[in-house]
Amino acid sequence: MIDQTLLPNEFKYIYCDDLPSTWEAIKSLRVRGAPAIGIAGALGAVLGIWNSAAKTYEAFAAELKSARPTAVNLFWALDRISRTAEENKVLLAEALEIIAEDKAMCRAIGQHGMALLNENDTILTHCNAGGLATSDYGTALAVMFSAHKAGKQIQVYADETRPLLQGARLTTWELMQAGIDVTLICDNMAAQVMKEGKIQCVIVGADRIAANGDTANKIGTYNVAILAEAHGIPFYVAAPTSTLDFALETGAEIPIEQRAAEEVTKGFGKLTAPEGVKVYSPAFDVTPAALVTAIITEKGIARAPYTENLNALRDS
Ligand SMILES: CSC[C@H]1O[C@H](OP(=O)(O)O)[C@H](O)[C@@H]1O
Repeated sequence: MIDQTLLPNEFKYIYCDDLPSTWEAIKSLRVRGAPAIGIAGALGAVLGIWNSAAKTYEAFAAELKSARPTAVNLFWALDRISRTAEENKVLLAEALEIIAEDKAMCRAIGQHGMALLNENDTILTHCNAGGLATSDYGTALAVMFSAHKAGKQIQVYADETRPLLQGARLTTWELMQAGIDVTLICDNMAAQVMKEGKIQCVIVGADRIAANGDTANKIGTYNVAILAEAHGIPFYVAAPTSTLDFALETGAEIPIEQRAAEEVTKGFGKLTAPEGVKVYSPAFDVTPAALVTAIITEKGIARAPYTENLNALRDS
């Protein structure tokens, strides 16, 4: 897998040949993004079984599930491999099927979502929901890639997305590779660019979407959603139906990962706050469904009321 902690300065593959190295890669965001985490988890479980008959599959799954709590994809992917093991089917084939399904879902999201974009639209996005966060092609960025490939003139403003700078490091890199006009801004500039009329819509990814449409995504997404509403700008979430968690009625139940203080006080090795300062660092926030204009999935676009429309989409 690509070690995303090194981008954009270095493009390097790392080879996780056992469960512990896969766990570490997920925990340290060498691989990150809900779909990509699910894929890594599934492959990690397969590696665990290949390398050690000593443990039960459940032990492997439990260990990998402990890496990060928010992205629902990690959990359903591991449960899916678990069912495959119980049915004595080929585990690697199932993991590869998950990848193939994700590739198709990303492209379908792109096709559905591009219809929401007009010529010369400028899109603001937060964090990275690109090919790096999925099997390839992305979710929020899939909409931009598809529109660009279809010849639509679009521009993108990318929030840097503190503290780990997925926007600055990854989203700008992916969009520039694709030849898409992208402008990097600090997270605290989003209100100003909206006020200046530069933004026609917001498109973000998701890590877990509750049955009512409440959406967990990278910290700062909720800020952007409030700003979008205040400026009358549509706020779109792009996610595969595999990110929907119908077991949760609302977003209040979504577990929010807390991350280490050093990611805030010593980001990328430079101390920018006094040693020992108290830090609160939730890695995600939950945007209420009321602030979500539409949810773009591989099966189509859902609008409020989300509970019934997301259910209908899932079952379609
Ligand atoms: C296509 S899911 C991408 C999603 O994952 C990111 O979180 P992280 O970088 O911590 O894995 C962020 O919430 C993105 O929107």
